[in-house]
Amino acid sequence: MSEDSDFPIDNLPYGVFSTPGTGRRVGVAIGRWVLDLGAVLDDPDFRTPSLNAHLSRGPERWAQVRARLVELLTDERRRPLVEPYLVPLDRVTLHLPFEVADYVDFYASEHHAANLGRMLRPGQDPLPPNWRHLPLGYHGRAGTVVVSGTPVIRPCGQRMEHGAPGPVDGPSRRLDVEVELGFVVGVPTAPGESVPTRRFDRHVFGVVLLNDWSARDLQAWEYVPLGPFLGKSFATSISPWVVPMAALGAARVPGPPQSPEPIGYLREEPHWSLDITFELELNGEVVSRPPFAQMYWSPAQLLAHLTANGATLRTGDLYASGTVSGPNPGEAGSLIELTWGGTRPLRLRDGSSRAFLEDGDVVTIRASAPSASGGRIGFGELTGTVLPAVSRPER
Ligand SMILES: O=C(O)/C=C/C(=O)CC(=O)CC(=O)O
Ligand SMILES: [Ca+2]
Ligand SMILES: [Mg+2]
Repeated sequence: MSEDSDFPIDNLPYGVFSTPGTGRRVGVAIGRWVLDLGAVLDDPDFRTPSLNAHLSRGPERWAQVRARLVELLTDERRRPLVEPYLVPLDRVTLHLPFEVADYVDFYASEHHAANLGRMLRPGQDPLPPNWRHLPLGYHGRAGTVVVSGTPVIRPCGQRMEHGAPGPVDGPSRRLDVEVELGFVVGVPTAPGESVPTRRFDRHVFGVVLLNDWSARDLQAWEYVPLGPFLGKSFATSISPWVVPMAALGAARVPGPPQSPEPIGYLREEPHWSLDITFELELNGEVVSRPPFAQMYWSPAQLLAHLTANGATLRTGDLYASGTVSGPNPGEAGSLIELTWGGTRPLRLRDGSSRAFLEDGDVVTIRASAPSASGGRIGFGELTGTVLPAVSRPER
């Protein structure tokens, strides 16, 4: 039922869906269908319009439900029980899969950090002196995390043009994307508690594709010394399907060497990463293939750092890896890198060229990873169309 799909039986990603005239509920994707968990399982956690109830239950329950779903979907004798609750994917509307509590964005790719350093801080070391000692990050805006398909309105704000006497206000002229992986936290922590790297699996339920839309002109003018603010807070898009960590066992690979050895709470044995390859598409054309495996800081190190000061985790917390950029040409996860600050525009097949995004542009991110049975699983699609700026009323 699931050949040639992003969603074979090894995947079983969770989402929230509705059909015309029915309320939102939780489902899992299998092949070209969504299994309506609210109907097929006798469990109120799935008759809710978000995944949060299930997220909060923890790894034993997550594993039980997954095992039950595999049984329901593979045992021929269960067919009559399951078939009435398989809804064709092309007939459902997919919604934001969980209520986003807090949203944090890291900066874990050495190649991305060094590229941005070279462009934004010429004459200095590409990496700041703290970069190899702790995973840098910033708190983003949870309330503007939107699901795939939601259009993104070009942001307005201040920019400072080179040599100009002062800043101007208006629509961003350097609207960009950032290809990232987002981690979805299930189990909360108590005040003062921190999560050691080895306890990552007790807290993180799964992953989503994430696009951290970024207005580079607003960002360049506002970000010193407090970091990203309005240049990124207008929208962050995530995919509708949360791929469970349980589906990514075969994707675990050794992480890249780290030097110097990280400080105590950031050590992990083994240092691991995920063999996920992304595709960034602009108006239907693949312009980059960023590889996740070489991210310097691992998913578990990011979580250990996020909680190292004793700040609590909440169910629905979302933390992102930071832009995924590999070392080779064609592996960068942002246009600012792919076009080197807009100086080398991309030539598209339709004859047009792009330094940054234009109104009407459609950005799509996909990804795949090895699966338990030797095939591949996908993450579905994360897409968004750029709409023109909304003009600001005069004061
Ligand atoms: O190098 C900088 O000043 C800023 C880089 C970013 O755009 C920050 C960010 O969102 C982190 C990331 O995605 O890796
Ligand atoms: Ca980012
Ligand atoms: Mg953003």
